[in-house]
Amino acid sequence: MTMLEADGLRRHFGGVKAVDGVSFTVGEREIVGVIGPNGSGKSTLVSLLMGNNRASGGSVRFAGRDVTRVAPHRRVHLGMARTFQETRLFGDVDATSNVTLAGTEAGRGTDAGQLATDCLAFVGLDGIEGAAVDDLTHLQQRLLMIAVALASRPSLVLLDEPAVGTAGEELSRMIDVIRRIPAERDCSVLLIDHNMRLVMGVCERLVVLDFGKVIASGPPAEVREDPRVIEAYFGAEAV
Ligand SMILES: Nc1ncnc2c1ncn2[C@@H]1O[C@H](COP(=O)(O)OP(=O)(O)OP(=O)(O)O)[C@@H](O)[C@H]1O
Repeated sequence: MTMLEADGLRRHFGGVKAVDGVSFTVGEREIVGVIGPNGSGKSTLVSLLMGNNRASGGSVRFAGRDVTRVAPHRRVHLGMARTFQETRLFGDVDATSNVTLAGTEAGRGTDAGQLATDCLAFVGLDGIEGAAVDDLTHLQQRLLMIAVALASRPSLVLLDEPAVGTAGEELSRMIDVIRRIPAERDCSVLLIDHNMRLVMGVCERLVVLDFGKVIASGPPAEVREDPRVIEAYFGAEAV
């Protein structure tokens, strides 16, 4: 089954065509990456897919249903979730409360406590359940945001630059967690990131944006060799 389908999606800000006729799909339990240079429209695309921003045209289908005009919280109830580029957590309460709140808000209240324990263990944060968020390391906060997104038991999660600010061993931990999401959480992943090690390490397919348009898509090894992608990233002289 196709979990997510963007069809001719557009968002214009005055004369700026931030997202300009973007179409792609994400299959069941698939990990698809969206990459592109700064300002190519990645964050705007995530906002359109999740309903945080209104499309100027085109449509979004989730699990066969047209959700283009559906409010973000309703999309969460239907099984979509997202993380944000910047850290968005309740800093003055503990890690467990952050995850429990997300589960409760999504209508998973009956077993939100158990679900929180389970989600924290999934991202490798068991043992820090009672720690205040402000006392966590940067990596722990990034992993906690994924646990929060998974607390609504989504069947599709949009990860907006989840590994920002991580490298080396920390990045390896993040890669391991994202790779395990489809099989262990029965959930598809749309991963938006600049980090080539991350997207090459986890994605089955890539969609490349430039100036709001899809300029290439396919398996990572193919996309990496595509002259249009090399030009978009490194300039015409690099091709
Ligand atoms: N609210 C807005 N009003 C006007 N222009 C906007 C708005 N949001 C985004 N843009 C413009 O749309 C284009 C795409 O921006 P967007 O943030 O989606 O790109 P991005 O690929 O996520 O960039 P980055 O990698 O730097 O996060 C840019 O030219 C940006 O300046």
